[in-house]
Amino acid sequence: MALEFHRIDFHHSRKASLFTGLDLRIDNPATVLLGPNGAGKSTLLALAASQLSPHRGSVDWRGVNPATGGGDRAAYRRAVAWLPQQITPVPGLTVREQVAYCGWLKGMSRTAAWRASAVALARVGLGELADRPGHQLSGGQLRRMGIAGCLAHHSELILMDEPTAGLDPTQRAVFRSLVEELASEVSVIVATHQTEDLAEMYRHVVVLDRGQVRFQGTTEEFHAVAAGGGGAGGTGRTEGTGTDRHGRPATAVPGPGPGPGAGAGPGPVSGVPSAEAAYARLIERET
Ligand SMILES: Nc1ncnc2c1ncn2[C@@H]1O[C@H](COP(=O)(O)OP(=O)(O)OP(=O)(O)O)[C@@H](O)[C@H]1O
Repeated sequence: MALEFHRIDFHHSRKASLFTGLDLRIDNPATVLLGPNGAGKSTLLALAASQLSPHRGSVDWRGVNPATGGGDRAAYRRAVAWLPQQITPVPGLTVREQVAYCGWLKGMSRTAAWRASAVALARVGLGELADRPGHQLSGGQLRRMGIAGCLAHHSELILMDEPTAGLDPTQRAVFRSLVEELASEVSVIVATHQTEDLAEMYRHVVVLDRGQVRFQGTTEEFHAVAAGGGGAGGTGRTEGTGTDRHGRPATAVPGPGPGPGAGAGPGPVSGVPSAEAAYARLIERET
């Protein structure tokens, strides 16, 4: 990968600015995007999926900018797939037809899309349900069908918005192993509130709050925050966590004011630090 946001300004209509000069580079193939309600996760994914356009700044994937024109938008949309929170099956289509339709929409021939749909459905464990009407699928099956649609047209990056919301533990486990497998072939960025499976599923964490990146680093660094490392409420960048391969602080957290993590280095990861605790520290509000 890399997915890059350059100096993004964005606000929803009649709303105050959500992103102002947002710079973010995500170059890990398995990244989770965390943040409280309204932090801007879905909006960031919609910008990344080119469903929304920034008012200023640009987004690119591997150097392709969907706003450039001249075929770049189509190329971008073929490479970057988006799985929104709600997957609504097209009435009257079978599961396989829905998946083939995704491939066709992205420019594949009917024959190629039809063939690819069978492979993709087998990949997500829905081969046996291929002839069933889409509207008969459960919530977890619908999300897997959505992923099959992304795989059918050979996406390079899949953006998933709350893919495990409302799933029971069994379906969550199925989804978890699917994402683990997928991350070896395609890049995935998942926005979620579920932090319990974090370390097993993702290598990289980005925390957003009120349109700002509050943390970016590895899952280990994220857990170090729970174990006493800097982050929440810090007065400046957290020291001592090293830099990423682009030379930026791995936990770049320009904090809102003095807080419990101010000036602290990363604590030792002793026992099993809780992702919930790290998350709570990072989104702690100034009182
Ligand atoms: N279509 C829209 N029109 C107007 N405002 C919107 C729209 N979509 C989102 N917003 C606002 O933008 C802000 C960010 O919303 P967004 O859905 O991106 O956050 P989120 O982090 O995904 O939240 P959640 O975890 O609740 O899904 C919120 O203040 C929200 O009310």
